Amino acid sequence: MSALAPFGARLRQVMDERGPLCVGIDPHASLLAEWGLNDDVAGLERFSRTVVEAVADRVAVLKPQSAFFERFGSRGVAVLEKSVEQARAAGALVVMDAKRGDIGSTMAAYAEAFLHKDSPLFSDALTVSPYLGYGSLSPAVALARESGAGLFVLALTSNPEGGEVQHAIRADGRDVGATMLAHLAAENTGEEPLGSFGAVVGATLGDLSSYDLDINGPLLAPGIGAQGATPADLPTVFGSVVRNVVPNVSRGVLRHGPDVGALRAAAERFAEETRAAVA
Ligand SMILES: O=C(O)c1cc(=O)[nH]c(=O)n1[C@@H]1O[C@H](COP(=O)(O)O)[C@@H](O)[C@H]1O
Repeated sequence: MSALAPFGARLRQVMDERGPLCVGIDPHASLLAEWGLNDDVAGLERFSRTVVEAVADRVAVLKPQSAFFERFGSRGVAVLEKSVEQARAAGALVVMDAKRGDIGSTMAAYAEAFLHKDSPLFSDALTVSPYLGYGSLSPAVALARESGAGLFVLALTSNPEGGEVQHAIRADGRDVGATMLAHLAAENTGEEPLGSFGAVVGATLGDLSSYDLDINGPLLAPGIGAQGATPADLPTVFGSVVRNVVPNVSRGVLRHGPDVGALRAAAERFAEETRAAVA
């Protein structure tokens, strides 16, 4: 594989060309059933291939949720590998949603699995959890830089339980979520047009003006659709950095399958609404 330009630069370009939408590939058992598919590897393969076929040539980012593939063991992971390859071949960037986080030396192995350019699961970016300490992520930061990949670090997550950790106040008076944002801002210093080290910040969180979201990096914003947020909420939540937001919709699009045209139309509606909201 030839050397890739930095993830942040590649992301900015595809967002400018296609709009910022990220569609999640989340093959819930309930969605397989709604699509008339069996809850088995063949159903998983069909689901994932259909989503890729419907949207990978038109949205900026696809985000497969690894758990739904791991559920089927090695054959599910093989489907995941294929989906990543097909989505990238169609011009979408792939954010692998595996939310990895471990002590430094083991984190290095997770980084090899998803961010080494020769790995079968190589993805343009990976979601990671910093809750073993931000510094535990440093092997992933280093390998991402080397490979032209990126990270999305869980900072202020969309789920209501997240606050008990992320809003905890540290000795310096800042909360934990703000501290993660500050680490990312440092990582992205001087990068143009956009750094490669992003934060996950839920679109469900309302006014976040007390946080400095200006990390010179992308902000992955899940929560639109099934979790209740809408594209119109984005300017309120993200204020002046709304142009750096990558809004994710999973079930809100996926529930329109299995018809390719209906999936595509749903994604295009969200794409249009998000493009308008961030303009
Ligand atoms: O990292 C994520 O992607 C993520 C972080 C977060 O704070 N909240 C969140 O919902 N997600 C993921 O985003 C997707 C949201 O799916 P829907 O609620 O179906 O749109 C799921 O794959 C979640 O695992």
